[in-house]
Amino acid sequence: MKYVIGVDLGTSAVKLLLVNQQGTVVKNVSKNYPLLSEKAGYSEQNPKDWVDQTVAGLYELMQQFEGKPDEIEGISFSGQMHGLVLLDEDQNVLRNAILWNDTRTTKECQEIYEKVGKERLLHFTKNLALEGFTLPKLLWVKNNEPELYSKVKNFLLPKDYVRLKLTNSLHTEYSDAAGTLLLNIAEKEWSQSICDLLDINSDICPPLVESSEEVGTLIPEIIEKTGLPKSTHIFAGGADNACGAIGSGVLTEDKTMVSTGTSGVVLAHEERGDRNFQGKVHYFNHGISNAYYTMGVTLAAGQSLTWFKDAFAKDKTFDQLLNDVDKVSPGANGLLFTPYIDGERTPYFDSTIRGSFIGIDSSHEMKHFVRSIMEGVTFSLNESVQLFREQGKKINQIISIGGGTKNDTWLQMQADIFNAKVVKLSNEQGPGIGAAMLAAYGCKWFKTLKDCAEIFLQKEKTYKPIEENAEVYQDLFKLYQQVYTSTHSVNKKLMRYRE
Ligand SMILES: Nc1ncnc2c1ncn2[C@@H]1O[C@H](COP(=O)(O)OP(=O)(O)O)[C@@H](O)[C@H]1O
Ligand SMILES: O=C(CO)[C@@H](O)[C@H](O)COP(=O)(O)O
Repeated sequence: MKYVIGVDLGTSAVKLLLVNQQGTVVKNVSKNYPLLSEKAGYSEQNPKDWVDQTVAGLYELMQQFEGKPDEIEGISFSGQMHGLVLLDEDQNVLRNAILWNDTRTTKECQEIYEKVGKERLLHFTKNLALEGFTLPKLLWVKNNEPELYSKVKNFLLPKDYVRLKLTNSLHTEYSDAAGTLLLNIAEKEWSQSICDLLDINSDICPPLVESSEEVGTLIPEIIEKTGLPKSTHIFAGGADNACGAIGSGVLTEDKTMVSTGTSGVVLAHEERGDRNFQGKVHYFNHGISNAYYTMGVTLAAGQSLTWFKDAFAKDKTFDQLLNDVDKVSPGANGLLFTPYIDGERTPYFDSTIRGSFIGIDSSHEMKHFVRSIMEGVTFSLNESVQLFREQGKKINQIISIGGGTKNDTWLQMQADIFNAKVVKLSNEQGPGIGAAMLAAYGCKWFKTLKDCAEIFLQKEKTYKPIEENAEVYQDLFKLYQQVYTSTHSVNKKLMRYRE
C-alpha cells in the first residue's frame, strides 16, 4: 500500500493526516501551540513552535505507522493564510509571526490606499487593504521596527516556513501569495508596481510555484528526527482555505463550502480571474492551476467558542461545553451574540467593532450562552452566504468542514440558518485532506484532483433545514444584523480603554 501525509498548519494546532491510496485516513495526529496576544488587536505565534510541533507530529505518526517507511511517498501542506514570517540572510526568523487575525495595521491599510489607490489595488490584487493581509503587516514592521526591517532578506507565509525548515528550499505558491496583497492575481506574478509605490524591495518576495509542484526533499536532520524515508516527495501545498476547498470537493462553480475553524469561511469556486467583486468578498488564486475562489470571512468562528471556554469553562472539553445546547430552542431564549471579539471582516471590514451578548436575562444559564455563540457565529457566516446569493449564486447545498462540524447540533443549526442542505464528510479536516490530495496528485496517483476527490471524499450525513427553525432564524437574523449598526459607534469609543 502507498501513503501520503497532509500537514495542516492551523491556528489552533498542526494536524497531520496519514492517508492511503483509497483516501482512508489511517493515522491522525494533532499538536497544539499557543496564540500570543501582547495587546488588544495583536495576534502572533512563534514559527519555531510550528516547526517543533510539526516534526514531533511526524515522529508520532511514524511511530504509530505499521507499514514500511518507504511506502510513504509524499507530503504536502496546508496553512493558515496571510501570516508574516520575516527571515534574515541566514534564514533565521527575525520576530514572531504576525497572524491573519491581528488587526494592528489600520494605519498601514490607509497608507496603501493613499500610495497605491483603491482602484489600482483592486486592479492588480482584486482585494481591498484589510488589516489581516500580509502587506499591511510588512508595512507595519517597516514603520515601527525599522532596524529589524533593514535585516529582512525574505518574507514567507506560515506553511512555507515550515516546509523550508524541512527541506531547506524556499518557495511560496499562488494560493498563499494571493493573500499577501502583493500578487497580481490574474498575471500570477509579484506586483512590481505595488512594491515600487510602497518602497518595498521586491527581492524579498519568495519564488512562486504551483501548489502541486514538487519543491524539494527532506534534509538529513528531519529524516533522522522523524523516521521518514529520504525518498519522500515534498509538494508545495496551499492556503488552508484553498486546500479546504480541494479537500471538500469544491472544485466546480456549482459548489459551496463553509468552514468553522478558528476563523469561519464561506467559499465558492471561480473559473475566471478577471471578475470584479469590488473587494466585497476575498478573491484569490486556487491551489488548482488557473482556477480561483471567492470567500467571505468571519474572524472569530471557533475562536468565539474557544474564548468563551477559556474564560468561563476552562476545565470542560468542547463536547462537555456543548452537551446541553440541543436542549435549548432556536433563539437561545432571547440571547443574541455577535462574534466580533477580534473585529470583523465580511461584510463589515471593521477592526474596531467588538462582540456583544444582547438580551442577557437572569434566567440564562451556561447552555444559553453557548448556544447563542454558535448561533451568532452562524449568523455571521450567513451574511456571507447572503452576499453570494445576492451575486446570483444558487446555494442549495453546502459542504461543511472544520472543527465546528464535530458537533451535530451546530450542523443542523447551519442547515436551518443557511436554509440549505448541509453535508458533513467522513473527515471534517478539509485542509489536511486537501493537502494530502495535492500530494497524491503530485505523486501521480490520479490524473486530476477531481479524479482524486471521487476516490478520497465520502459524504457521511446530510442535514436538511427544519422549516419551523428556519422561520425563527430568518426573523432572528434581521435582529442580528441590527446589532452591528447599533454597537458600532460605542465600540469605536471603547477602543481607548482596550489594552
Ligand atoms: N467538539 C467540538 N465541537 C464544536 N466545536 C469544536 C469542537 N472541538 C473544537 N471545536 C472548534 O473547532 C475550532 C478549531 O477548528 P480547526 O478546524 O481545527 O481550526 P484551525 O484550522 O483554525 O486550527 C476551535 O476553535 C473550536 O472552537
Ligand atoms: O484569514 C483567513 C482567510 O482569509 C483565515 O481563514 C486563515 O486562513 C486561518 O484559518 P483557520 O486557522 O481558521 O483555518
